[in-house]
Amino acid sequence: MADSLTPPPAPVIAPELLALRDQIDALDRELLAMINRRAGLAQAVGEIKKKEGSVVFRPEREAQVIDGLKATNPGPLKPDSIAPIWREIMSACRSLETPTRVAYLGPAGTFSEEAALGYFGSSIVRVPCASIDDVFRTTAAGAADFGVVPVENSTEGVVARSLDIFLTTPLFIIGETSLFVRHNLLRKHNSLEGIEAVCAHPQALGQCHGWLSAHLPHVERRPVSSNAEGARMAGLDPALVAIASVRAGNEYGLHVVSPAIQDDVRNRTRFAIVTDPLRHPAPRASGHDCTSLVVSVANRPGAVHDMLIPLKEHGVSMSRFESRPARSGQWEYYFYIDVQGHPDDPRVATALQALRQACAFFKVLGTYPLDVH
Ligand SMILES: O=C(O)C(=O)C[C@]1(C(=O)O)C=C[C@@H](O)C=C1
Repeated sequence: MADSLTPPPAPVIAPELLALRDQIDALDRELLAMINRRAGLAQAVGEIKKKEGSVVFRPEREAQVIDGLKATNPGPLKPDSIAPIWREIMSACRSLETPTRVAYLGPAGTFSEEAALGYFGSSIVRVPCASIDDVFRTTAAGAADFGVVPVENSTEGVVARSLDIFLTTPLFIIGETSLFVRHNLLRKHNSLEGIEAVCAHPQALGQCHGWLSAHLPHVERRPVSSNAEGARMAGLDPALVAIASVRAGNEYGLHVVSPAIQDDVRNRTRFAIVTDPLRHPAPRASGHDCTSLVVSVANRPGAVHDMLIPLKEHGVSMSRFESRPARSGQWEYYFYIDVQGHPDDPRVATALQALRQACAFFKVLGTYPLDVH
């Protein structure tokens, strides 16, 4: 006889469902065989690249593969499902050619780590770093092949430290990716009582300013080097709470006390993928590309307007224009500009040449395929 300790018997599985599962199993075996054939082809490509001495990771090729599949997807698979599936397949194939070492702001569980995994797939060697400066240093020193750095958030604006380092770094941008950033209040136990401090990266404290002011108005906001570091600290001290991802909460054994506390539900962060141009050439044109620059002009009326005329004249569109003080005390600025297109396109090359002539300082930060979702 059933008692409260005996679980109810599992429902009988309908024969139609079993038949469908058999078909899924057979297809999965076919898919596995096909993915293995694909992996064999990637290995053969890898052998040719080794002989030629050329690099394995080709962001423009990966973007074209995904774009091509999305354009011909007959459904019912949703178009948004294509990119994550094929990124993982290409990540696994790439890892058979060579390991991809990726530096990002750690520790485990940061949004930078999530961006790195989203862009390169999970078959990578993770190189977590203590700061954004360290990501640039580690990549420049060759201890990582690529670095992933945040550049801009839809609520808080630019990530000033990354933009400042771009001025002087020898590294080059070869890709971009962006992430919906959902912040959660995390704690060792599930309560809002007796909290001493909220530990998070200054950007996250800013992105949750409204929620913190409404719910924890008298609690100290303690800036730390990353949200995952805040989660690590909250894991050690029950009086501390963190603002971080659910992944970071799982990593450090924390409860989600309040989910989705960011002020803007569409809160997004954009990341740049950087590498050493001496070890990795710039991507070729993919058909949907972006070129990032930083420039400055003489401090005279109309100089900024004049500088942008070549873009208009050559029909090159600008998708981003950001200014940062030059710290000269003279009200001078650096302008971070993204233009659509690749310098292989003569219109873009001519416009950039004219722009260079109009500027006191001109640096190409990189040219790369636009993010494919
Ligand atoms: O086509 C190549 O060059 C490959 O190395 C193959 C492949 C792939 O799996 O499709 C893998 C790595 C590159 O980044 C691009 C594509």
